[in-house]
Amino acid sequence: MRLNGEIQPEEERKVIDSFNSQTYSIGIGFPHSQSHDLVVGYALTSKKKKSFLQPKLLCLARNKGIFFVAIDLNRPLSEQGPFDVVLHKLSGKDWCANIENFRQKNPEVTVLDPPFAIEHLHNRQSMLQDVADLNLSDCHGKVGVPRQLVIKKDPSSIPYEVNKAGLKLPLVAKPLVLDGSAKSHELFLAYDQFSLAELEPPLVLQEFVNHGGILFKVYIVGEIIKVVRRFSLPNVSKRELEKVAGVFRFPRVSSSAASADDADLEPSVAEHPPQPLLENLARELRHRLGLRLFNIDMIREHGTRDVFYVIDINYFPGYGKMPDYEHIFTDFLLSLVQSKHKKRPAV
Ligand SMILES: Nc1ncnc2c1ncn2[C@@H]1O[C@H](COP(=O)(O)OP(=O)(O)OP(=O)(O)O)[C@@H](O)[C@H]1O
Ligand SMILES: O=P(O)(O)O[C@H]1[C@H](OP(=O)(O)O)[C@@H](OP(=O)(O)O)[C@@H](O)[C@@H](O)[C@@H]1OP(=O)(O)O
Ligand SMILES: [Mg+2]
Ligand SMILES: [Mg+2]
Repeated sequence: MRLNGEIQPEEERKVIDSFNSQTYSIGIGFPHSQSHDLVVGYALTSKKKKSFLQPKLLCLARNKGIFFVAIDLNRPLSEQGPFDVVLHKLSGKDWCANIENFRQKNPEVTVLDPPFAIEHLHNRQSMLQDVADLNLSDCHGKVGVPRQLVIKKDPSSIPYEVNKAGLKLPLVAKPLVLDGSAKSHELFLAYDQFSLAELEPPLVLQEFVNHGGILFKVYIVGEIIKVVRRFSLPNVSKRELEKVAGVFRFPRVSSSAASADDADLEPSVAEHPPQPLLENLARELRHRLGLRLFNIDMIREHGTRDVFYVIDINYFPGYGKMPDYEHIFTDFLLSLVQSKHKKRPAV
């Protein structure tokens, strides 16, 4: 049943879309004229628009006075807006230079996030460096990164390099550079080091850590942390390692993995990482990476209670899959402006 005057989510999307196109075609009715409104310009891929700008987010945002406006990539950024916040996830050097230039010329606009900080996550070696430097170990547990080796060129040198570095099998091979393509998410599990010579560098070879087939996705939105469980690759037993040889290809393990939040799991595997540990880790990474929107893939070493590894960090991940994301995200956007007002000197 539909209540009188109730806006249906699909209609809301149309309203916002038509609002967006009007803003650009005739340039009137820009919500910024109402001082309490918040205008968020966005530059996102169509895949991201679909998963992030869901009707439930748009509806709630509108009720809170937040308007999402599409950035027109064919027009100079300086001619668009005014924006309070810019959200972006697009690849390419031109876009990076463009948004960095805009950021420097418009310090009053909150650009989420600085392109050079995002760039740091586009390489699987630099991505985990801050976690490795942290060496986080407190009374709530220990967080590290799996031992890894970067192979830049010659694949025939892999068996020698793996031996020299003393890496233990099995190894996960991941493309070194992330460019948003499906290929950069392709992953290989190698049971012997000789088969790795078949792969195409540049690669990161990472020790596979048995973790009971469950992964924790730790979503960060500013100060907020939300953890979900996902199914992951199963443990590899010593017996299996002795019997099996070769490399096995997994096209896209992480994003295709089902949620394990409601699965009936062994408590020692299912238990979330301790909250104080996550808070420490998130706080440190927010500062060191200079990012506010990212997620961390974390696994617990099987057979331990409190030994964790960070295996991946993603910028502006699939928040649409985070429970309650519409409330968390809109509150976050509002908090950005509130903190800006607080910082403004009194006149
Ligand atoms: N060192 C490891 N030990 C055990 N399992 C691993 C390891 N590295 C990766 N995995 C498994 O492979 C999956 C994909 O790896 P990873 O998260 O690094 O790739 P990705 O393509 O960046 O994923 P995403 O879609 O999250 O960006 C992980 O979610 C996990 O299930
Ligand atoms: O596809 P989804 O919306 O789920 O988001 C995924 C996101 O894809 P998109 O930004 O192109 O949308 C990926 O980004 P790229 O590395 O490919 O740039 C990466 O961040 C994944 O980890 C996200 O999945 P999650 O980790 O949250 O499950
Ligand atoms: Mg991942
Ligand atoms: Mg990733």
